[in-house]
Amino acid sequence: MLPYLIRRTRGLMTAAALASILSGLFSVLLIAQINAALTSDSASRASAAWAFAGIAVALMVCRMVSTALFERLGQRALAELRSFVAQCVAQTPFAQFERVGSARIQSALTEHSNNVAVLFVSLPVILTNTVIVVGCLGYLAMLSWQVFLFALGVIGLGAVGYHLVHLRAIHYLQSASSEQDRLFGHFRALTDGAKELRLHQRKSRVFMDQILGESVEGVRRLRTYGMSLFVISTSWGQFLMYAFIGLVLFVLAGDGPNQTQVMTGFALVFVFMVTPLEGLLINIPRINMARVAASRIDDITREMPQGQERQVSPQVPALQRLELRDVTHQYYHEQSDDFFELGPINLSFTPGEVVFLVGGNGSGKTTLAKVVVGLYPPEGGEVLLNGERVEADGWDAYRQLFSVVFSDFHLFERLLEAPRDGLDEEGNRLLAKLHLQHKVRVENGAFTTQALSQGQRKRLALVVAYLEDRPFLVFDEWAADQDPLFKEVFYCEVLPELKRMGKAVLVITHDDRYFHLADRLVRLESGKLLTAESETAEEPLAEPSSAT
Ligand SMILES: Nc1ncnc2c1ncn2[C@@H]1O[C@H](COP(=O)(O)OP(=O)(O)OP(=O)(O)O)[C@@H](O)[C@H]1O
Repeated sequence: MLPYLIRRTRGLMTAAALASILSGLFSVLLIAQINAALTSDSASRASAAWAFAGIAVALMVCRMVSTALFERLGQRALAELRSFVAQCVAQTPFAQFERVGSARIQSALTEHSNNVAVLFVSLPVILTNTVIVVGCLGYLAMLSWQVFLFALGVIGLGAVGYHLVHLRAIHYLQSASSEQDRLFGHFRALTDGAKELRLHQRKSRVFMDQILGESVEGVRRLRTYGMSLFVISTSWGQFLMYAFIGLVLFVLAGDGPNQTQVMTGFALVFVFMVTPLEGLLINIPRINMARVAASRIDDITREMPQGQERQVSPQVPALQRLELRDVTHQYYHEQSDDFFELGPINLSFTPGEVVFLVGGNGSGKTTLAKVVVGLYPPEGGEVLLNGERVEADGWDAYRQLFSVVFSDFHLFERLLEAPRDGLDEEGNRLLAKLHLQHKVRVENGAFTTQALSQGQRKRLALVVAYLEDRPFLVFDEWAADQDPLFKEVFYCEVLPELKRMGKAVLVITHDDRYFHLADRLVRLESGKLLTAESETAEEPLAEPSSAT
């Protein structure tokens, strides 16, 4: 992920890095200039003052440029990351999306992305300070090469300790990130379950204390361990620094010629180096935080293969006949280590035919609907569209045949169908037909409100399905939330109208009062079709299609 981001922002990154390096170099020049001024004679003071002023202005400009550019980079990286993850989510096969889970995706889009973006705010500090520390060491080498070698030894020792502690710290930070993914799931339960939590005090207490509370605490504890280890290694680095200063000043600095300038130089450089070194030690952990966050995003996006599903403008064939042959789909349940197996299913659909899919709870009706509409391409068997097998690269086009109102449907704020003339009028006509014209209107391609009852919102979803005008419609227990009057409207007016329009319709229902209205009734039990397309309705809707 990090290399990808760096590649995407290469130009800006190079400019920002250059400005940071220059600002580090000017800082070192400034300190050398100060040291020279302290020991210079009055004749050369005027030229030294001009040089000092020039360097100070250049330093200010470079700092401003590097910080501004890196800030821009940070925002750009955040935007790139969010778009990248969102693209992966949009393009991954639905079954894969379900496996990854929305909590981890939310976590990647928010916290992990933010942590990666913070890296870009830390980078100028790290780069500038690295140049200052290296430059100061170089200046020390010019003053005394023995001290320089000694400094390298101390830095090596510090680096080994620092690295060992860091490995442990990263382990904690990674565990904290995994726990945080779970925490996002609990946050979702906190908002989605707002009603249930308010109604049940004990449930609320257990959830808040034991589930959400422990997860919050887990993230806090693991992050604190990780960050404390960083603090320990930072302090170790600082201690080595002061030990080094002490040794140089009191042990290594002998009595030689030019000793005053050497000693002043050391004192000045050391004091000057402390702040950049601290900045370095404080900001390096942020790189690790960003690395951990980037690797989490990598894990999540790797589980969501991209670009395999979506075609830019798929060729959607006209629907003449759709057939499922020996189709199977399996869910694996990790906790109970067992499977739910749908199929083998043999089933066919033709335009102008209304098929009812019935069966007990958990019998696999919704799963079968998802297979029919191509959200789960079959694991076994095949789907034939107009007699031709749908191949791996054909599923995106295939899915464009369907409009579905799932029982857990989602209504987008805007009507996202291709904008067309008269969309508002058509929408408002349909709203009137579904008796919603006094509650909501379609204006500028959007519903004026969604603050409606569940049954009314489902009617909006039906309006959307009508507007999509696709050849195959699927309703997953659409009528379950409707009052008797609207059940009647749905089964006796809407479905016959769709049939007259030549749509193929699959209706998942428990409304046995209306079973006789289906052209065909298909019954599922424990994932198996009980009636292989045989249970024909006694009194079909109208113009019964020939049995398939
Ligand atoms: N995303 C999923 N991951 C794993 N198992 C699942 C998933 N969705 C459904 N199942 C399992 O598949 C089986 C069939 O579920 P499905 O939702 O298809 O039944 P259904 O007939 O539509 O039930 P209902 O009438 O209650 O809506 C159930 O046992 C369920 O546990």
